[in-house]
Amino acid sequence: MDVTPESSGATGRAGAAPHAASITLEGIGKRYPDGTEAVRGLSLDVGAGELVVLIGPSGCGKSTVLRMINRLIEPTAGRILLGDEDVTRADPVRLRRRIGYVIQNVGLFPHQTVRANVATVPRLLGWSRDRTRKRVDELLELVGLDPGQFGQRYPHELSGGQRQRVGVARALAADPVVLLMDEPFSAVDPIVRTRLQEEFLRLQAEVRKTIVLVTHDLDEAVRLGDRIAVLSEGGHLEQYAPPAALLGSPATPFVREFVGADRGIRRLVVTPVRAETLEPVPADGAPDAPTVALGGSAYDALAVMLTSAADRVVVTDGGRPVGVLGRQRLLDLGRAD
Ligand SMILES: Nc1ncnc2c1ncn2[C@@H]1O[C@H](COP(=O)(O)OP(=O)(O)OP(=O)(O)O)[C@@H](O)[C@H]1O
Repeated sequence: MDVTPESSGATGRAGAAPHAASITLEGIGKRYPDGTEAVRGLSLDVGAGELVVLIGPSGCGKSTVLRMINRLIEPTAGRILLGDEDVTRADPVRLRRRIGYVIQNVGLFPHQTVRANVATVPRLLGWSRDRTRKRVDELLELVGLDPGQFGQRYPHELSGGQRQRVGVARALAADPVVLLMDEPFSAVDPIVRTRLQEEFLRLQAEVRKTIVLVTHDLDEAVRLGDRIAVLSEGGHLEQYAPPAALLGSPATPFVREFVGADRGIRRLVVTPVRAETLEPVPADGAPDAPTVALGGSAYDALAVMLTSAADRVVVTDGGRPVGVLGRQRLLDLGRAD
């Protein structure tokens, strides 16, 4: 049976080394038989345990790039490495067992229970019933679904958000070294979406997989990405940078336009309130000013300021006031370099 060393670990064990592999794309390209060059010579490194978001206008080649990584689409140029291993010509079926894949409408098997869906890859890998059952329980709990309550349900008996969680559990089932996600949160309403994104970040902090996620939504990219790759037509890499750097210093006119005029606000979301930006607390302690915690986002500080119609906030660390942040200084944090 095909039980690779990669599939034998358990996700999220306390103290265990993260089980993830870096991805290196070396000049990959895809030319379809009709001559369409969807991707031309893209090179990109994703570190082990890093969450990278691919974003760009419709048709720029995001999904093609993603599907070349698990070889659902065969590249016509370049090389793909997982860790040090060249997988460009590896057996695609075996490769896909090492790579979790989550798509927009989750793609659960409608006539199988939640348990059976999550057990798909362990079953293919020939795991014992007992090991599979334990793993499925562990995964459902990890994504916040009680196995007793949800395990025997069918996909149509779940909400959109619950289905999405089952999709993530299924993708993580055999402890993949890489997780690919194509618009994973776009089929649910905005409120559920924000909650799923938060849950997903908590999950990622625990499992620390190498994740490549495709989205249309810049706010999602900024919220989730360790780095964001902005692509233009033909999979051309316009900029590859952490969210704050991308919003603060767009590298090209294309990126500047893509991130839009409200990038100052978006930048505040990813800028923490730091001690060095503060002014001293005045002698009277500024009793009229609302408080925010040191390390919180500048965006939250702005929201507090606006809702209490204040022009400054007192910043506290462990409840102790450590400085004052005025409105002008706060707005300067959102300004481009
Ligand atoms: N089988 C195919 N044959 C020919 N061209 C294709 C094929 N599949 C995709 N393309 C083209 O390749 C380009 C990239 O498609 P892709 O789906 O990767 O874009 P995308 O950035 O993911 O788009 P979207 O955001 O709209 O999902 C598009 O111009 C598309 O029309």
